[in-house]
Amino acid sequence: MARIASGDPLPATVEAAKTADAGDCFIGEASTVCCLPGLVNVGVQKAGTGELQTWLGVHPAVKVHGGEVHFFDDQERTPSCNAQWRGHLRLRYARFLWKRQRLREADVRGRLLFEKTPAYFDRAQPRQVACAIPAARVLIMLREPAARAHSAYDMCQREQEGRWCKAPFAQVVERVLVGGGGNSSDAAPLHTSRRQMQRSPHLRRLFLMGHYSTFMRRWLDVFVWPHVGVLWLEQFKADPFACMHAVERFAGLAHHPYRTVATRNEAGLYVVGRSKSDYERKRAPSPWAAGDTRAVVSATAALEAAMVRVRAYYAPSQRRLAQLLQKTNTSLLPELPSPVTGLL
Ligand SMILES: Nc1ncnc2c1ncn2[C@@H]1O[C@H](COP(=O)(O)OS(=O)(=O)O)[C@@H](OP(=O)(O)O)[C@H]1O
Repeated sequence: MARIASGDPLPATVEAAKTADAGDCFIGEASTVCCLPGLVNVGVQKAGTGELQTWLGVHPAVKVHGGEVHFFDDQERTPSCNAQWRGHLRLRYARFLWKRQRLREADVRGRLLFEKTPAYFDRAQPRQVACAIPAARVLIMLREPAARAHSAYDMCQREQEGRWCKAPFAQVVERVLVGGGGNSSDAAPLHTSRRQMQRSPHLRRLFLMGHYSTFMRRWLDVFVWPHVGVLWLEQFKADPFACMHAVERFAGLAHHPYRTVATRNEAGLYVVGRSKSDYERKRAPSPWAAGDTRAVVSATAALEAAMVRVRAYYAPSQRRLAQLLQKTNTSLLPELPSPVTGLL
C-alpha cells in the first residue's frame, strides 16, 4: 500500500525531513502544507500519462499535482544518499512540487499524492528519486516504441516547430536508422547513425528513449520490484477501467466507479472530462490539409514503410523488455497488448 498523507504533517525542517518518506507532508509558515508524493508516474512521454493524471484527478482519495514537475530532470549526480542530503532533498522536492498551489491540511488528509513527469523515465537518476521517496510506488506507462517515437515527433511538428523536426518523419527515419534493408525480415540489425545522433540531441532522445528495458533496469535497481508497475497506453485504449482498477490496487486505493463518470469521445476513446485525445488527432498534417490526393498516398506509404523500419529497429530491445517484465512481474495487467506482443 502506498503511503497516504493521513498522518499529522511534520515540521518543515531538514531534521524532520530526514525521517520522512513518500506520502508524508510538511507544515510550514502560515499553516501551508507541502507533501511528498506516494505515487509517481515517471513516463514515458506520449504514453498517456496526461490522461492517467486526469482520471486519477477525479478519484476522491487522490490529490494530483495537475501539471508536470520536472524536479529530478538532469540533476547532477550526488555522491551518496546520507541523512543530511535526504532531508534537504525531500524538503526541496516537496516545496518545489506544490509551489504554485497553496495546500491546506484538509486538501491532503487521507489522500494519495500524485505527480507525473514523463521525462523522469530517461532524464532522472532513479537513485536520486529513491533517495527522496524510497517507499513510493513508481508507475511506468509505456507505448509500442515506434508509435511513441512517431507521436513525439508529431507533437514537435505541431507544437514546438523546432528545427530538428522540420523534415517528414519518414525522411528522418531513413537518415537516422542505418543497416538492414528497410525490411523487418532482413537479417542485418538496424542501428542509429552515430553522426545523425551527434548532430541532434533531440533525435537522440527520441530514438533512445524507446529502448525501455535499458531505462527500466535503472529504476528496478533502486526500487523494490513490487513498488514498480508497468502499464501500456495500448491497454488503456482497450480497457481504461481495467487499467484504473489495476492502478488502484497497485497504489492501495479504494475502487472508484469510473464507468459512471467516463464518456466516449469522437475518437471512440473513453475520457473523463477534457482529454488530449479530443483535439490532438483533429490537427491534420499539411498534405491532408491541402487535399492533394497523390501527396497523401505517397506520404502515407512513406510513413508506413518508415514505421516498419522503426519497429524492426526496436524489436531486439522489445524482446529484452518482455524478459524483464516476466522476470520482475511488474506488469499491472497480465495480458500484454497485441502491438507489443506482436514484437516479442
Ligand atoms: N482517453 C484516452 N484513451 C486513449 N489514449 C488517449 C486518451 N487520452 C489521450 N490519449 C493519448 O495519449 C497520448 C498522449 O500521451 P501523454 O499524455 O503521455 O503525452 S505527453 O507526453 O504528456 O505529451 C496521445 O496519443 P497520440 O494522439 O497518438 O499522440 C493521446 O491521444
